[in-house]
Amino acid sequence: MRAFSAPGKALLAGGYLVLDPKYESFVIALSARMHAVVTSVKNPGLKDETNIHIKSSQFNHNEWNYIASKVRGFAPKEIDGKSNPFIEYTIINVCNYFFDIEADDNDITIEIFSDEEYHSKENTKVMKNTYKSFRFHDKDIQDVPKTGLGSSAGLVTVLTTALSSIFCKNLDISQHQHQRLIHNLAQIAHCQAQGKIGSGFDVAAATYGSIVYRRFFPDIISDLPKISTDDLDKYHTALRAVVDNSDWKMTATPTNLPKGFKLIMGDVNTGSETVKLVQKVKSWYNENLPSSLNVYKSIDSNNMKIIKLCQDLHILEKTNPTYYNDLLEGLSKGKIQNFKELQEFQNAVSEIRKNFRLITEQSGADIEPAVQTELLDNCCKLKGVLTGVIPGAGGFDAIALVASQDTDIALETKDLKEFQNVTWMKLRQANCGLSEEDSDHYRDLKSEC
Ligand SMILES: Nc1ncnc2c1ncn2[C@@H]1O[C@H](COP(=O)(O)OP(=O)(O)OP(=O)(O)O)[C@@H](O)[C@H]1O
Ligand SMILES: C[C@@](O)(CCOP(=O)(O)O)CC(=O)O
Repeated sequence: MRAFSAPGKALLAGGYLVLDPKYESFVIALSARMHAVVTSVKNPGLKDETNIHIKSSQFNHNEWNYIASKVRGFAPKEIDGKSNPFIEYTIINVCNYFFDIEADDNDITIEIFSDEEYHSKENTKVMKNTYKSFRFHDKDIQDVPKTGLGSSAGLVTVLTTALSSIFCKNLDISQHQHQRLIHNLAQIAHCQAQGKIGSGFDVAAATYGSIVYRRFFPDIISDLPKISTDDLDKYHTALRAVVDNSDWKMTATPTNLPKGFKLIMGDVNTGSETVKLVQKVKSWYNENLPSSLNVYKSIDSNNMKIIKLCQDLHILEKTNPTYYNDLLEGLSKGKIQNFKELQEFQNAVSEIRKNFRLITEQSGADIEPAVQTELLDNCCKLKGVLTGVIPGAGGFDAIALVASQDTDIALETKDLKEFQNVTWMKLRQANCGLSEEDSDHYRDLKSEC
C-alpha cells in the first residue's frame, strides 16, 4: 500500500501568454492537494488482463472498474460502461509505457481523495481521522461545482504516480528522473483527456510545486500516433521515445513567494469557461497584430518584473535582514510607499491588469470584468495586502492576493458589504509538489458527530 499527493495551482502571472513557449509564467502551488492510495493483489483467475478499480468515494461513492489488456492496447473497458476520460487516458499511458513489465499483481485498487477547497462545500459531510479530513458529497463528481484549482491535473498526476508504482517498485518521487517520468506521462494523459493541448502549467505545478514555467512545444504530444490494435507496438514505442528521450524544451524552475509574504484566495462562487475565453483572446490577438503583440510584450515585461522581484526579495532577506524586516513591517502597516521593491511589485501587477482590461474591452472576453476590478481595488486598500489579480484565465474565478503573512483577511473584511460575495478559502502556498504520503493516514475516516 502506497499513497501520493499533488498540489493544486494558481497562475499568478502569465495567463494566456503561457500558451506560447516564448513566454515564462509564475505558478504558485497550493496547499489543497489530490491524493491517491494504491493497493494491489495477485488474482490468479485473471489471464493476460489487469483489473483496475478507481474509487472516489467522496463523490456519491463514485467508482470506475476497468479491465485493461495488452491485446487491446490497454484501452480500459469500464464494466458498467461509465466514463471518466482523465482516468482512462492515465491508464492507457501508464500501461503502454510499462507494456513490457510483468507486474507482480494484476488486481489494482486506487482510492482518490481530494482536499475540500477544490469543490463547493454545499451539502457535504466531513469525515476525518487524526491526520486527514475530507468532505463527502451526495452528488457525482461531474455534478459538484469546482473552484478551479486544477482538480483534473492533480488527479491525473497522482493517479499516474500511484499506477506507475505498481510497475516500478522502486519509484522514488524525490528523484528528478522519476518526477520527469510522472510529469511527462501525466501531461500527455491530461491533454488527451481534455481533447486539447493547453499550456500544461497545472500538471507541471502538480508535479514540481511552485515554479517559473515555460511550456513544452505542443507537437511533442500532438505527433504521438493513435492507439491502434493493428499495430500495438507503434504507440508504446513512440510513447517511450517521447517520455524518455525527447527534448520537451520546457522549464519548471522552483520558486516561491518571498518569506513573510502569503497568498490569499477568495472564491466568488461563479466561475468562467476557460476554453471560450482562450478562443476569444486568440481571435483578438490574430486580428490585431502588431498592436496585440505590443500588449503581450508589455504584459510579459511586467510578468518578468514580478518573477525577478521575488528572486531579489529572497536574496534581500539573506543579505540585508534588517532592511527586509522593515519592509515586511512596512507591508503589514500599509507603508508600501516607503519601499521601492513593494512599489515596483504593485506597479507591475497594475500594468498587467491594465493590459488585461484593454484585452477585455477589445476582445469581449471577460478577463477582468468590472465587478472583479472593483473587488480587487477594494482588496488592495486593505492593510497588509500588497496586490491582487484574477489568476489564470481571469473572469469570474477566484481572486488571488499577495499579502503580508500576518494579514487576517477574514477579520479585516468581516461585515463589510463590498466583500460580502467573497468566501476566503482555506489555502496557503504549498511547500512541495508531488509527494509520498503515509498510507495509514487515510484509514478509518469517521464522521464528525
Ligand atoms: N476527486 C475526483 N475523482 C474523480 N474524478 C475527478 C476528481 N476530481 C476531478 N475529477 C475529474 O476531473 C474533471 C474536472 O476537470 P476540469 O479540468 O474540468 O476541472 P479542474 O481541473 O478542477 O478545473 P480548472 O482546470 O479550471 O482548474 C471531473 O469532471 C472529473 O472527471
Ligand atoms: C488561459 C490559460 O493560460 C490559463 C488558464 O488557467 P486557469 O485554468 O484559469 O487556472 C490557458 C492555459 O494555460 O492552458
